[in-house]
Amino acid sequence: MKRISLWGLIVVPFALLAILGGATVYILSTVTLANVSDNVGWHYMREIESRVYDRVTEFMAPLDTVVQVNRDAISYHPEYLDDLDVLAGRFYEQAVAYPYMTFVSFATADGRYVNSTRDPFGSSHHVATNYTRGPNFLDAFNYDPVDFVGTHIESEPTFKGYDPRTRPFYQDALQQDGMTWSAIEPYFGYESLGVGLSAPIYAQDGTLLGVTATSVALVSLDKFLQSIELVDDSYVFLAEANGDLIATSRDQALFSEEAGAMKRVSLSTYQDPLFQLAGTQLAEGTRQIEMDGKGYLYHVRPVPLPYGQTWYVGVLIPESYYKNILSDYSEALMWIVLLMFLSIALAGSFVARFIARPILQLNQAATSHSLEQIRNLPRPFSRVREINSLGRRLQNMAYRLSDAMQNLEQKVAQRTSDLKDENETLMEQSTTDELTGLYNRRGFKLLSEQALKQAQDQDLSLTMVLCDIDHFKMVNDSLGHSVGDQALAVVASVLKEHFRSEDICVRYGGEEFMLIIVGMTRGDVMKRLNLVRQALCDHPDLPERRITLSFGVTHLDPPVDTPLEILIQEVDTKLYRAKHEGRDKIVG
Ligand SMILES: Nc1nc2c(ncn2[C@@H]2O[C@H](COP(=O)(O)OP(=O)(O)OP(=O)(O)O)[C@@H](O)[C@H]2O)c(=O)[nH]1
Repeated sequence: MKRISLWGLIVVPFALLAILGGATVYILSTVTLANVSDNVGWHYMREIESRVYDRVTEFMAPLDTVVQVNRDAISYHPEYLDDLDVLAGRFYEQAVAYPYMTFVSFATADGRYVNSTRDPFGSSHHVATNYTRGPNFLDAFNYDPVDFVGTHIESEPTFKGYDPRTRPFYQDALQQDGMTWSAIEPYFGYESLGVGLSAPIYAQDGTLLGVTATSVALVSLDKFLQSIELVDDSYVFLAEANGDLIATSRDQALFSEEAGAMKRVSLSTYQDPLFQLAGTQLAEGTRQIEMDGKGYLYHVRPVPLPYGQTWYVGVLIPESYYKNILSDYSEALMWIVLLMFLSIALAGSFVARFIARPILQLNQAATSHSLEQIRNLPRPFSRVREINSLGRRLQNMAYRLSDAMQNLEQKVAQRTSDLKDENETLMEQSTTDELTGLYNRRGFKLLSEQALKQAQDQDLSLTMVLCDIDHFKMVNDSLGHSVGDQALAVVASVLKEHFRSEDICVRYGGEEFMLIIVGMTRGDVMKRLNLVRQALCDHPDLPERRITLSFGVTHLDPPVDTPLEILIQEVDTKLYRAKHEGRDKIVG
């Protein structure tokens, strides 16, 4: 199984998490922001456009209703024409309910005229003008709901020879023979455009009774568009299909007088080139347009009115508006991502600090194989309980192991020392003859080679002496074996006494002794051997029988290239000669 390092286990997931998190946020944000940037502008325009759309629809709806109601009422009740004051009261009620409906009127087929007029700018006085006195005669009266017709308005001009049937609303309605929109025009001397809807009225038998018309000043639509709070450099307008403006968010005149004739302001003739550009693309939909290097989002929505009339709402917003929103989002997002990375890094460093670092320290101490290092680990190891406990246990183990090792070392040292002593004893025992305390044959083997080598290396003389107790069998036989043993011990001690401590004295066989002497003259050796012979003669521990020795001596100075076997053979031969020549002799 593949092993994973702790560092890898911590760093890799956190690094992956950071990369994954960052990438996810980045991708999501890019996609989201791209959508946001597209949608923010679009939604903003839609909201503005919807408000205008609703307002226009709501504003225009009563015209159709009022015209229809009046048409149907008069059609079913032609007797109303007998007393136009009744209609004046009816029109007044209709106009009161709808402040912007400034004219509700009716012209009879025989040229009489009645209307209810209201100041479209909301002046407190409203005027009901009735031209009920007869055809071709206009007369104005203040309307009084109680008396229907109030006092005569002296300030209003009276027009003789006025025939309402010559007016466009009358003529157009008859020509169309149905609901007819008037052209949008300056409104009866007011600083406003106005529009009207008229319809011919027939009695149930098909007789033409007259034409009813209802018109409205469009100033309130213009004011409504100007009242909308738009972001900088944004515009909204209401226009006819031909580009003639009905209302705009700009406080500017929508018509002018040129050479005595009223002239409408159109998108194509507007002083702002942006409006001119918008006028060239007055079709339903959303598009991006550019003016003087500045981008705009441009949205157009048709507002369908009854009887084939269509107006258009146009909204223009600068790209900088939603790009700014986008940059705000981006900045917020950047902070979120940064915060996320910081959080991950913080979490990683906490894990590393509280988990990884102490574990790595413990691991390092453990792998160092140094109990000292484990013992010296700082306490507490970690704030994490389990890791701290692990560290304490490891340290306690190190202490115990340390003690155990110390004991073990002491025991091993003691045991080694004992073994050495035992070894030395064994060696001594194995190389020493028990009876005499001299070296035995094994000791001889070990030491003789060393002595020969020493002499050869140091260019010293080497003397080998082999001696044998004469007629020793007889000693044993006559005096007993224990006396024989005693004699052997005496000979050994005498030999030792007369030679130096570094000289090698060996019990070579039953009653045979060997001496190896390095660095001593032949004369000195002989002298000492003779003293040995003398000492044995006079020895107090051997009273009952005189002990003599026969000697074979070889002296080499130095013993160059002479093998030990040859030397042994030589002294053996010489000893043999000493025995045959009568014993108690030195043959050298
Ligand atoms: N008491 C005793 N006697 C031993 C010991 N080792 C060998 N002997 C005896 O030494 C004697 C040696 O006898 P031999 O080899 O015949 O030689 P010898 O009697 O000394 O005669 P020569 O050497 O020819 O002078 C034997 O009787 C052995 O039993 C020992 O450790 N103690």
